[in-house]
Amino acid sequence: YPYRTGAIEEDYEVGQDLGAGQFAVVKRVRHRKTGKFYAAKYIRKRKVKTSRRGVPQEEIEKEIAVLQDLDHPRIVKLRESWNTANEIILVLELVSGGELFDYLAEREQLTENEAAGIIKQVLETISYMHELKIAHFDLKPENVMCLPGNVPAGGAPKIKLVDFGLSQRCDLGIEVTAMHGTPEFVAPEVLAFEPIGLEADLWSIGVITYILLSGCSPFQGDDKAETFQRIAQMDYSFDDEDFAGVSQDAKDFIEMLFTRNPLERATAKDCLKSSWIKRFTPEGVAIDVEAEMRVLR
Ligand SMILES: Cc1ccnnc1
Repeated sequence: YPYRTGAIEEDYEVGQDLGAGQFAVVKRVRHRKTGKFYAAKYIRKRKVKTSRRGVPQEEIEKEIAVLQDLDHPRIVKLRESWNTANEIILVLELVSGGELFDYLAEREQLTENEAAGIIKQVLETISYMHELKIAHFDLKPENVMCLPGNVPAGGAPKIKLVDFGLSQRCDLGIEVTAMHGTPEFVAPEVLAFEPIGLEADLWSIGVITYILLSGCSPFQGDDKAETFQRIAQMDYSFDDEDFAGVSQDAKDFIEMLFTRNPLERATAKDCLKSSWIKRFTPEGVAIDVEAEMRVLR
């Protein structure tokens, strides 16, 4: 793979941290010649097979290969990669509006129109990836970045997917790997070590939708083990308080995704045809305060 070698500082001015994961740090960098900003993802290389630190080089190269195969407006583009002594650095398109995770934190929960606007973009992106038989396998609010710029009242921010570190090609339709997604978002078939495939992404989208609408995580337990147990048992509910005012359409949409059997679970294309997604309006909904007040009385 044609890595750049030498010091990235030769070509880029290294700025502030944008985020950090288990074995990666993302920093904002500025290309000296053009003045353009990018996101540099520094991934620690695993030197020794038995070590637990860092990522094996061939796994990093899988992420690079997937990013090179993908060309979509809602997926961050890879500009180049550097190979240094301890790290591989991916120079990625910069998405500077922050994580969806933080967008949600500021708002506690979103209106249905905002949530549907975000989920619709995620579904369009995943639908494109699934046509190429590529699964993301780590969908969560931290991996959905918002573009800067004002959001039309009641509408949704434009988003891009980042972090393809766990993504896999699933040509055979099944890919049995002892995978490590993020507990809260992992599909039951992953926990049962059953063959996993593209459908696992749709389960995760169900979890994200549940969180956007209620501000609560459907399967989260006090620890990893409890979370896994609740997922395996499909132990979730739409708490009246958390889901006050949330439409039946929205709950039906989530239930379509929380289907235990991956082969019966809705696909991204099915979801895009659902009434909950179809009624999303980009310009937001003019809120009839009087009508809202009648509901709350
Ligand atoms: C964190 C991040 C990753 C990729 N692009 N922008 C920001």
